[in-house]
Amino acid sequence: MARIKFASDFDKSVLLNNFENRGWIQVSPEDDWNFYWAGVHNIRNVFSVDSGFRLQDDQFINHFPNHVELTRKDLMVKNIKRYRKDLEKEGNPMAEKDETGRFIHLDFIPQTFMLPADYNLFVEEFRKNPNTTWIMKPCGKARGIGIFLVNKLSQLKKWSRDGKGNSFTPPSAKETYVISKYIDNPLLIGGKKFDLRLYVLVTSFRPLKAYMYKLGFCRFCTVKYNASLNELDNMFVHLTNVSIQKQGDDYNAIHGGKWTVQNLRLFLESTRGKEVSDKLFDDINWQTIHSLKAVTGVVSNDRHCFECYGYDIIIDDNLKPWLIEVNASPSLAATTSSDRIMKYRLISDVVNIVIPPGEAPDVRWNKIPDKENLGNFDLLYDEELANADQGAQDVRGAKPGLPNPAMRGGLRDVKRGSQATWK
Ligand SMILES: Nc1ncnc2c1ncn2[C@@H]1O[C@H](COP(=O)(O)OP(=O)(O)OP(=O)(O)O)[C@@H](O)[C@H]1O
Repeated sequence: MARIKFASDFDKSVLLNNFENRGWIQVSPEDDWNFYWAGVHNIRNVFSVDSGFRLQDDQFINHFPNHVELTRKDLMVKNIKRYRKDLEKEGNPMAEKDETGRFIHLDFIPQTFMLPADYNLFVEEFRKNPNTTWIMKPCGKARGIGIFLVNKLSQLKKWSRDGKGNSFTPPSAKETYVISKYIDNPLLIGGKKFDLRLYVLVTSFRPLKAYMYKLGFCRFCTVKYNASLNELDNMFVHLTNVSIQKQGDDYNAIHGGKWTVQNLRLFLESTRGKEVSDKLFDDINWQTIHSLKAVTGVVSNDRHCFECYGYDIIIDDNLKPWLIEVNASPSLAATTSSDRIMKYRLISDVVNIVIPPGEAPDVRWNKIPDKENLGNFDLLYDEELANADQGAQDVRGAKPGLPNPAMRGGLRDVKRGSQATWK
């Protein structure tokens, strides 16, 4: 077999060492590569009609062409809102609402408006609950840049005047913001706020096939949480981004303010019980699947692509998880040595799933490895298996599309089905 040629837009050791240790040789992105770990900015060039580039059967790349449908803050919200509406229209029980008009099962993103487009709708909502705090986030930025909290309309008006002229028009993509209800009752550990970073590998959107990584982690704020209005501007209290927390005096470079997901699980099992902890992680799996289903119709399902997303989740003090954001290019920088080991294994496990074991990349490979090649990934969702399972339920007389049987409960049914095929 000819040696595999890889290209990378990143000079990160967790990537380069991984590929070199496999005996692959590095080439430039302009050359004839088999495997390209591209930055999101380059993906457009690879797939643009003008580039005249046609990917071959032995070429793989780490982004879907229009991943932004999931990974840009405003588009993710738009797609999830549309998905819920579509389910509601078709009378799907998953779209059931409570007496206040809230989705019972699909209420997993904080209420969000686009600015400037939805400004009037936002004002209407704000006036209904004037004591609520909201978080403003620029759509085209990351690492906490440009984020601020507001609890008065005057702050928004000031922001609009200072930065954007004297009205909410005309928007350019770069100046678009989302404003989301601030989760002001986060679950605290040791008095500190944290969020979860989970990795989700998608190898196909149609049919949907996704894997959840077991080695996610929690990112803690360095200072204790304080919901008082005096602290509204203190980003060390409110934003869990490592890039922000690193700048604080209390940042600990040894553990990097991080806990593994297993630690969180153990903590919850001992403080709240196993059932509660299992339910939380089942809920996270469930909302992850629905966030992906919300974009299956809009993402171009190119066979040469896979994508390893970074999911950011906040858990509130009722142990309800909220999906905050999906990152297309989760950081591969290592802040601690255990971080480096984990990220190295992550990349290795991704490669083992997307490339047939011991062979060259091949788009005809169905990306269903043996169980031993899943590494630290668990199958999260396989649409074909779920449909087969749903069929079985229909035969048993269950209502099609009922909220949870095949999915809530940690996909136990779906997994059972898939394990059968791993044998
Ligand atoms: N609705 C919310 N309620 C509470 N906290 C929030 C909310 N939205 C965001 N945050 C906090 O702000 C941080 C930054 O938000 P977000 O991840 O959306 O922005 P970002 O700048 O794109 O960050 P990233 O670098 O992860 O892409 C989150 O990690 C979280 O701690």
